[in-house]
Amino acid sequence: ASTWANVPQGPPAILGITEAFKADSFKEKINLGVGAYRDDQGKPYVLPSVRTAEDKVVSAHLNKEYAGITGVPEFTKAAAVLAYGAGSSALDRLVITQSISGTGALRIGGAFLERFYPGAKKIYIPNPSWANHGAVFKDSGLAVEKYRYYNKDTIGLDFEGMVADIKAAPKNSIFLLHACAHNPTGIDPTVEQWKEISDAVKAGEHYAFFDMAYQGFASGDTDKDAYPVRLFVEQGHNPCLAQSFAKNMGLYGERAGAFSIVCADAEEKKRVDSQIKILVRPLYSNPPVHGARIAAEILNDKALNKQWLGEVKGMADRIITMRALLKKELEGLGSKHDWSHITNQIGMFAYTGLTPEQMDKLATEHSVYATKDGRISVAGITSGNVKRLAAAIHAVKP
Ligand SMILES: Cc1ncc(COP(=O)(O)O)c(CN[C@](O)(C(=O)O)[C@@H](O)C(=O)O)c1O
Repeated sequence: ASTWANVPQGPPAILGITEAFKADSFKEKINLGVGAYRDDQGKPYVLPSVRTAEDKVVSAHLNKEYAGITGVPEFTKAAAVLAYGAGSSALDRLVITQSISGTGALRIGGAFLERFYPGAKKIYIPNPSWANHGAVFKDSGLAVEKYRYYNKDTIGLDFEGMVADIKAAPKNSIFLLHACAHNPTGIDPTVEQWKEISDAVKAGEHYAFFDMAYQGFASGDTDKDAYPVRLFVEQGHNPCLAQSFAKNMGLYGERAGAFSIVCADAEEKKRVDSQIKILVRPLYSNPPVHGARIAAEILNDKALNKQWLGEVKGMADRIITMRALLKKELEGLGSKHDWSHITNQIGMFAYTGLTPEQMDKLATEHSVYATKDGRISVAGITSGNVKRLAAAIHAVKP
């Protein structure tokens, strides 16, 4: 028999939506599947600050030598300040390594926890969570369990359920927390709720693993979006963090990210840093430099940083405007449903509350494509397609 005769056929990945979208010849078709920003013409957006930074990097004629195992230091140092804040007590006891974007950061974190976490090699992720979280942690060798997060009746946060599950978990459990712009629901805890979540995590002596894939992209303010991470550090947790620059810098394909661990002190940092290097070296040895150099330019140059923050806010604002427009159009069509969750939610995604059957109808009868869980990427909505989208949603959910 052939070598791979035993390899089974796997299910199509999320990108199945994009295939169906591409196969549709209807010229007004709408793709609300993949989580990538689009401008009001529905086109991918390369931030002008990224273009400028890239021109500076290219004209510097740098060499193409290997980066160190933990990547471009100008990038990781600045990424740490962006996440934890310039005055954070975490900065001088922080281990940070560049990663293959956010996914790579989550994977390094999963692998490190599997190798060294003193408690159960199990991670609790929200229900629902990013479609890839389960696989990243399972492939890291961790058991994956869920904590309550979404209340489908209110299309809101199941805060009571979440806190109850945190309190009920065995001591020293690992909890994955979305720092902002929860994927897929777009529902984030309030500041007050984050304080109670921190208390519950502390009461259980649990370990917090933050995934921050949308810093700045959620509210338009990078400090505001990092609030939960900074609160946890202030409250005495020593969390770890996966950062992605895919969305907030539009560096999707450049794969710029970082993984960091807040340690107890400088001595612990030395030991942990040495083991992070030992873990990363056989994984991919060292990371790609181009995206990190662009991000470093933006984060370290005052003027570019200011321009970038304006552009991130611009993306966040367009998303917020499209949310309001979609809700207004639905109400204008006489929809009797309460669509306030569309404007209450934040970040790239809106959790519509539509059923898989209704999502199927959106695709087959209205050429509107999105994942079956009812998640739509608000970035795919434009002032040109919002009316048709509202009509399609109203048709499948009168
Ligand atoms: C919560 C979360 N964490 C991490 C990542 C990884 O991001 P990257 O490795 O590119 O830095 C994503 C991206 N998720 C998507 O936007 C999405 O849900 O559509 C999409 O890019 C994806 O890969 O699925 C995410 O939504």
